[in-house]
Amino acid sequence: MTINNTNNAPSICFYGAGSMAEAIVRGLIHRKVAPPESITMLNRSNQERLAHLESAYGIKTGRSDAEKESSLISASVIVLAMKPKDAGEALKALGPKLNQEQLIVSVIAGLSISTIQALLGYKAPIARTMPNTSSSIGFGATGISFSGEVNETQTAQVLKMFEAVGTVQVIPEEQMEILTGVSGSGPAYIYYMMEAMIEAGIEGGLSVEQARELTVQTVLGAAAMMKETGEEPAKLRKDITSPNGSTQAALETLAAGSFNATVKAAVHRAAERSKEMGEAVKEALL
Ligand SMILES: NC(=O)C1=CN([C@@H]2O[C@H](COP(=O)(O)OP(=O)(O)OC[C@H]3O[C@@H](n4cnc5c(N)ncnc54)[C@H](O)[C@@H]3O)[C@@H](O)[C@H]2O)C=CC1
Ligand SMILES: O=C(O)[C@@H]1CCC=N1
Repeated sequence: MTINNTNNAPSICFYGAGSMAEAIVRGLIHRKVAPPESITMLNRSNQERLAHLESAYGIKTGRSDAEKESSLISASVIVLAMKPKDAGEALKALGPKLNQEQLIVSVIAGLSISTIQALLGYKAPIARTMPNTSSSIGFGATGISFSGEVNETQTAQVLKMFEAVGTVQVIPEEQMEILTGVSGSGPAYIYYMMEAMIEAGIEGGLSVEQARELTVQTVLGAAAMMKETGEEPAKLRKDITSPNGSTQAALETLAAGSFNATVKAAVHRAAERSKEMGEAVKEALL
């Protein structure tokens, strides 16, 4: 189902055309949630990248400063998708050009609703979100917090946008950092582990293709098992672990390397770093 029909679909302007913006746009278009002609993507200067996005997705791009400005002013939804370090200057310049009805959807790690509003210079309706790159294939996991200014129609639009590209959790804003540590950055930890599993498989004599295929299917199967059985991961782990068997030996090796504590520390550090990035924008520009 589209957010609206093609004739009155809200125009969505992605301010920042990097990997996260592309992941969401790809998901929105593949899932037919928003027609390509309702989407505009802007970046700072990389015209080649914009040409690629136009031809890959049929979306519009704003190339000149005048086009960028008119895309931002006319959009009913503006998705802030630049890096935190670039957000301060961009939002300060943007604020005076917008009107109070335009919905701001931020995917920027660490940047709080109050900082975004302070930078824009007015109490804009803000949906602060934290998606992940799996949104591009409809398997995203997104946290969303709404500011008090967001109306019911806008809330429904944002939920529809992100539910179309994966699962959504609406959370209080103070939980956004830990959610970033779990699911925003999370795919990277899984890929890191998969890289190690593939390398070990190759070291042991498997071909690159075999090691890759076996690793991918193992991770996919483990995630699907958890989802479909509803079992706790500890129970599923124990089902695999024969007394004194190979799995036990492997898990002991992981425990000796403080696997559990290291993963938890990584999640908490990501959360802390997210907060630090938001604070840095606030301190530098407010
Ligand atoms: N990559 C990921 O897995 C996730 C990223 N995020 C958030 O998404 C945001 C973007 O991250 P990525 O897509 O990875 O970064 P990226 O570096 O791939 O893309 C950033 C884009 O912003 C553009 N940009 C920067 N300043 C600009 C300006 N003044 N005007 C117009 N465009 C400007 C750049 O040209 C680039 O297209 C970050 O704030 C990050 O915290 C959130 C969740 C997951
Ligand atoms: O690394 C980052 O800062 C962003 C936020 C979550 C995933 N990538």
